[in-house]
Amino acid sequence: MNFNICVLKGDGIGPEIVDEALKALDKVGEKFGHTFNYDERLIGGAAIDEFGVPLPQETIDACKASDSVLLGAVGGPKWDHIEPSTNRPERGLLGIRKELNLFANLRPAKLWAPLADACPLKPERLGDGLDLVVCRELVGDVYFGKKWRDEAGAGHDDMNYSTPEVERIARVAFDMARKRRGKVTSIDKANVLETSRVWRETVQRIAAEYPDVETDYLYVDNGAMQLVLNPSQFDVILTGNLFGDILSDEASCITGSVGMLPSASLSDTKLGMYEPIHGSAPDIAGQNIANPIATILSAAMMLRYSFDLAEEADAIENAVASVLEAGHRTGDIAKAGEKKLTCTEMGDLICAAI
Ligand SMILES: NC(=O)C1=CN([C@@H]2O[C@H](COP(=O)(O)OP(=O)(O)OC[C@H]3O[C@@H](n4cnc5c(N)ncnc54)[C@H](O)[C@@H]3O)[C@@H](O)[C@H]2O)C=CC1
Ligand SMILES: CC(C)CC(=O)C(=O)O
Ligand SMILES: [Mg+2]
Repeated sequence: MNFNICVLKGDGIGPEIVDEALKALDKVGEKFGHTFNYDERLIGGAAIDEFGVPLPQETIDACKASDSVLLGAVGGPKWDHIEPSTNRPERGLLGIRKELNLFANLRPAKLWAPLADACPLKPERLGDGLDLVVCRELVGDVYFGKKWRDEAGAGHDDMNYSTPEVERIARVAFDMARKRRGKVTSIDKANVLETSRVWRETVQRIAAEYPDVETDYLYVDNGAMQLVLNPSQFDVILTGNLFGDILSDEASCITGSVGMLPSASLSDTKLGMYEPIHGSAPDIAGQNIANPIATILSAAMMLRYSFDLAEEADAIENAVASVLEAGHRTGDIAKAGEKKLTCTEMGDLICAAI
């Protein structure tokens, strides 16, 4: 089959890690008889440099015309001086999420068995290990509220959640829990925030439609603590945009590195955007040392969710497992004294294993 993928490499390590994911897709295409066509467009800082805006209309049009989008990461110190915040590279990413109505961000976090020694938690804390999905609402919350500075110079960010916004992401989480271990933990701050009170009331109502799914409610401060104290209690974490952003980075470090976590950003159509959860890592950009696994696994999620190619997605995930099993590591997941592969070498090994 033939698939058209819009490729947004972005900034910093974005181009390096996306190149490895494209190599993996090509390898899958070769093995299973598919053709992946790539339409590369600019977003973030790279788009500001070329077009003066972080999300050019031609990028939006190309994404909408594609079967799916693969994104690296955006941002970096080169653009940090830009005012107001609505013109920064990160607004390009938020903008494309909104344009494509990607309201459901799935961030699976699992500790791969060969990486047990890269996990910072004591083995007794891990219990049955870590295998959860953060189901994060992606186009609402404080990231998309009105932003302004008043005459006194104070900054304001409006935080909003409507009932329909919470309903649709809650259904995604409950449907997913049914296919997994049957548990949803909804994380909010309903003791303080009005948005969270709407969130919790709505989740409670939707939960009643899923009596077969166990539902738990935690305030986000406790949720953050439970994640490191007893991570195996979690199956699906259902949460808002801001809390999901933070909790997923926290979950990632239990797996050894933020460079291990992929994500799928989904709407109610087949057109999704697939991206590692991390940023553009300016501190290591241009050195060919970034871990490409999160992006390669994001490409596997694209095959699974947008193209219904489960066997092909399995081929990538099994290749990652076998490369880790054989002891190959990039710097972020290597032990002291262990050989550190370059980004390209890790990509080559995964392609060979496919
Ligand atoms: N999805 C996106 O495009 C995101 C963009 N950003 C932007 O990225 C820039 C840097 O943000 P930071 O807060 O530093 O977060 P970051 O996720 O880029 O980096 C945090 C730390 O993790 C390391 N890291 C990240 N990805 C890695 C990988 N694949 N392999 C090895 N190490 C990796 C970095 O070297 C750094 O030490 C900022 O401009 C920020 O706004 C941040 C988060 C998400
Ligand atoms: C622009 C940011 C909201 C990106 C980010 O940190 C994320 O989605 O994880
Ligand atoms: Mg983040």
